[in-house]
Amino acid sequence: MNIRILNSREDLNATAAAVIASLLLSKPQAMLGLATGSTPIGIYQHLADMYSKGQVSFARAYSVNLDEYVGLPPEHPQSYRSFMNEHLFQHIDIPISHTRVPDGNALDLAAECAAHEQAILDHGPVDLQLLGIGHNGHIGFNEPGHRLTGATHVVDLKESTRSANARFFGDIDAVPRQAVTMGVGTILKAKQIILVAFGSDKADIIKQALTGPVTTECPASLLQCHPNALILLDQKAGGGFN
Ligand SMILES: N[C@@H]1[C@@H](O)[C@H](O)[C@@H](COP(=O)(O)O)O[C@@H]1O
Repeated sequence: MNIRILNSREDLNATAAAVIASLLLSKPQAMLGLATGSTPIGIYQHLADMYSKGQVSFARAYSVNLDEYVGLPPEHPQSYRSFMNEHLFQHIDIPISHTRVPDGNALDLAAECAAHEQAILDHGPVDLQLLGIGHNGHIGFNEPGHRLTGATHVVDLKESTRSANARFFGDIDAVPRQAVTMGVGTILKAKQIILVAFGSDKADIIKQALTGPVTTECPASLLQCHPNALILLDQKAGGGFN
């Protein structure tokens, strides 16, 4: 793992966006693994800005998202499909047909999980997977537990995760109880991973994930086993290393 602690959130967003843009310059048809949550928003703004200045194009790229809530139609304002459209896709030139966010509203969720894996096989492997981290160490929606699942699957969300994400829904009762998520096996197959974390509230889990035991009880700790993982932290999230 390469751990970099940057001076500011702005530096961190610019650094992550530059890595993604440089991948697209060398491989325009790259498959990007994308994440949601508040963490990547600034990175997406940077990429949109670079696109508007003609510094990067996504015209031949593919994208696959980590996860989606079960039961939300794609047009729901809190669906991760809406999030991606709003924060990235509508500001760049990626063909929407090249983008894939799991359909959490599919009638046959097992078939949808299999289709997500197949899309990665068809256009992948994922060249670069962007990740945030949950306060309990989850990546995507792979929650801590005695066991983890390798492939894309349906997961029951922990109450702590539902309550952390209630800020987007206004009311915890509106937060779905399940999600579709890429499994840790799918995530670890990416050629490169960038995990990004901001803020002092992430400092403890970052230290645990990066320096503690590799354990299913902290899914992000499995990144210690990845051969090409870049960890980008601001000073606060990296505070546990001082
Ligand atoms: N499924 C997403 C994760 O992919 C994300 O990393 C996490 C942290 O979110 P935030 O970036 O808002 O802290 O939230 C959600 O649970």
